[in-house]
Amino acid sequence: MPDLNSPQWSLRPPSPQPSSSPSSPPASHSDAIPARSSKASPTTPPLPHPSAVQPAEHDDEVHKLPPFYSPRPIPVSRAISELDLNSLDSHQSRSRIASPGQSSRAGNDTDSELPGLVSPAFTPPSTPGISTPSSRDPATRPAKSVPVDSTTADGGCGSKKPKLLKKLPEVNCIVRARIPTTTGTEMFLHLYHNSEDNKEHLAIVFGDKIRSRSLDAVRPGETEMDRLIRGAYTGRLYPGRTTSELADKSGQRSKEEQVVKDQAPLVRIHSECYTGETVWSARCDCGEQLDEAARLMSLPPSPSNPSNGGVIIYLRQEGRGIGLSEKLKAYNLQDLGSDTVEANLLLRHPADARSYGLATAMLVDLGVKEIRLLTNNPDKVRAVEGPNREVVVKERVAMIPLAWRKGSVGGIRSAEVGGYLKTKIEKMGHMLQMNEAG
Ligand SMILES: Nc1nc2c(ncn2[C@@H]2O[C@H](COP(=O)(O)OP(=O)(O)OP(=O)(O)O)[C@@H](O)[C@H]2O)c(=O)[nH]1
Repeated sequence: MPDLNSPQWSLRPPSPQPSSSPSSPPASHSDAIPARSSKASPTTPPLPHPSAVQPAEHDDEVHKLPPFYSPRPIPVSRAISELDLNSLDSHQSRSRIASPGQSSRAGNDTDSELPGLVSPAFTPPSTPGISTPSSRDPATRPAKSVPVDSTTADGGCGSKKPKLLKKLPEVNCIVRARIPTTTGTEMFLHLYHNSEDNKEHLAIVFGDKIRSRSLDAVRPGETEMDRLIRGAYTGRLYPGRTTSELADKSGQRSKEEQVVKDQAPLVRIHSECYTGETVWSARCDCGEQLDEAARLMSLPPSPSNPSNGGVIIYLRQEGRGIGLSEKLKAYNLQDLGSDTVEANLLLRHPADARSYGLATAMLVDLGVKEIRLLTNNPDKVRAVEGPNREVVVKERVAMIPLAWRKGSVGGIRSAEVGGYLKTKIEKMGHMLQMNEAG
């Protein structure tokens, strides 16, 4: 059994191997989302002087740059001094890259001393009920859900209007395989093709109750071995198995379907982040969020966590949809003094170029109608429901950074991640308050 009690719980193997990670960057970043191409070309106009940025191009953005905007001359690491980071212990690990066997997402730090206290200047918005319940061991507690009703203005998911496609894209699960993980937990990796782009989006399914309709559908002319090879089988594979369905198929199916119907599973919609998930970046909390979602979905069932298992929809939306090359430029702008939103706008991208129709379509294909969504992002809550509420978010489960939780020794601790989270709260409407008490 996995040691889920460890606060250092991570799906990451001791020696990271970027080339084999599912988060390796796609060959192309030609997102189907309405962002301009991230590929450099001879016709690409030069980066405008900051004063020439036209925020009106992105009318739907939360934040608009004033016409006189220029990147602040203050190093971004200064922003940390404005934050409530009194839970940080600057004497913890100082290495950016963890030593072998240690989670690289736990206890990261910067070379500079982190300030111990907070400026009263920053008072983040609070969302009632998003604190994680107290427990002696923060790593074993399930996250607390907040009821959501997206049909009302004050339904617990912010007031922003998401971009919704008129019609859901078509998705097709091409192959599924069992993946035993380094924690001992197993998951089934589902690889999807779709009608919107040519990227391989993924569904990481924990537990054996959730099945893909498109994967299970019989394909013309296929043999039983074809079905076994593409993962369209029930139960488990073993040497010598020749049929894709188990003998007691009918009873098992109806029981599985009943469980899915009765209990809204945990769902995380996760956007690819090569830097945070593969090369140990402490600029963002993406890797930690991926690990935490997997940890919660691996917890055994309990009264407070009735639907064990769950789904991580892993979308190839690197850099909030602008692609890795543009995100790296944005990081350079951030080192020059911009925050994560300003940097995107200076590069003539929206602050957030993502849409979530693919996630909705994949959840529909997996037969998941009602969900408990792990997110702080109000856009995701509304957008994943789709144009006709094909999926309904029953509850939202906040993703509290591990470093902010009382009693936690893990989590990402850096000046950069502090500034990044502050900007997401202040400018992107994230439903999170600094220094969540555990
Ligand atoms: N452009 C840009 N993208 C970033 C930056 N930092 C992280 N990202 C990307 O932001 C995305 C992270 O999004 P999610 O993990 O889905 O998180 P979220 O939208 O903030 O919402 P949550 O569900 O609350 O986590 C990934 O695609 C990262 O690559 C940055 O500074 N600039």
